[in-house]
Amino acid sequence: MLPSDHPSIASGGIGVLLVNLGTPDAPTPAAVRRYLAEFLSDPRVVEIPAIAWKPILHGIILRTRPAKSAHAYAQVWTDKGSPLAAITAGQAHKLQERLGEGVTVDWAMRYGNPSIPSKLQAMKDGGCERILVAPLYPQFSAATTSSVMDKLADALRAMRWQPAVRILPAYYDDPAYIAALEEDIVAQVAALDFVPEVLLLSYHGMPERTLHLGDPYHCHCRKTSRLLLERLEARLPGVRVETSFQSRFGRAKWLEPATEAVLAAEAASGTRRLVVAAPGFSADCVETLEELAIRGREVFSEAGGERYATLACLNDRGPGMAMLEALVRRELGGWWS
Ligand SMILES: C=CC1=C(C)c2cc3[nH]c(cc4nc(cc5[nH]c(cc1n2)c(C)c5CCC(=O)O)C(CCC(=O)O)=C4C)c(C)c3C=C
Ligand SMILES: [Fe+2]
Ligand SMILES: [Fe+2]
Repeated sequence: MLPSDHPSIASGGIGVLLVNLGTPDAPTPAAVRRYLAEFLSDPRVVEIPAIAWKPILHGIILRTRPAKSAHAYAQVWTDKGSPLAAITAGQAHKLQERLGEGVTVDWAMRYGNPSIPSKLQAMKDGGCERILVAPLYPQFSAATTSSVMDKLADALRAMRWQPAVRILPAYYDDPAYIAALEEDIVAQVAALDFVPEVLLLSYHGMPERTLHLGDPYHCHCRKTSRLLLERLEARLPGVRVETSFQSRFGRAKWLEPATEAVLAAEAASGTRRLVVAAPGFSADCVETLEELAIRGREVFSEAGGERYATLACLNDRGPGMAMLEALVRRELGGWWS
């Protein structure tokens, strides 16, 4: 039977495009410079008028940061390339296996490669007339989710015969997401060789100003933490759960408390055993593997902490994939079942 004759499959192919932030092509200053130039030129990411920002970006940031960041990337690089790209590719591959024929699953990056326009065109050329774009950001923010929408709109603007498009909404409070985090965190904590006193939930930071401008990101993070805390109270009795924001960039005030400050303050006030999870990251990346796992450990132990561990993100393991499958199947409703 042709797909178009099948009662549960709409005419034309269906595509699912997973999108994450992006990453350099290599852990070298030149590749990191190219990546940062694109990333930090996005007005959704740095909300400073271009006339003021461009001289700072090109005169200072792109002269100094690439070497420093390349060093961080080099410490976490894998034989499959950047962790973020390798894990996102794994997620697409496993989602394809879970959904089976009838849906084409692929992945793209907002900055760098593979780009959103190239993958959108490839899906269209491959016969997909309906495409679900899934930004893998559980918490909505203009710097991430809206930026994916901007890039998608740019790509569609350049197409004559456009596919129909749906977007996966932010899923910060979705029961499937909270359940996946609960299961994954409990299993990873049980496998540690120590019992933590504190579980720190560290989210990527944002300039505090964006909260006052109406960005829901901060509230979404807080709600994820609250829902998770409600579940973890029974599963990890006696473990205190705290929330913080990492990866501060630039001189402006960012969301607080800062992860580094919390790690130092916890150790200074007597916490000896601490574990960090990063529920806002769908995949491990330089921010979790270098900033949390390497530098975070140094901060905690230098302030007197004794046992420290970072938990893996949901990545492409069972609980995270079951969640992605559930969210995507729900969003495809009516197109495919
Ligand atoms: C103005 C600066 C930045 C804002 C705002 C910002 C928001 C933001 N970022 C993520 C997720 C990721 N960020 C990653 C790396 C990264 N982020 C910034 C700056 C801002 N992020 C920089 C300069 C970098 C590059 C690394 C560095 O030089 O420190 C990554 C990892 C990418 C990788 O290749 O591994 C992720 C993921 C979110 C979710 C967010 C706002 C909510
Ligand atoms: Fe970032
Ligand atoms: Fe960082």
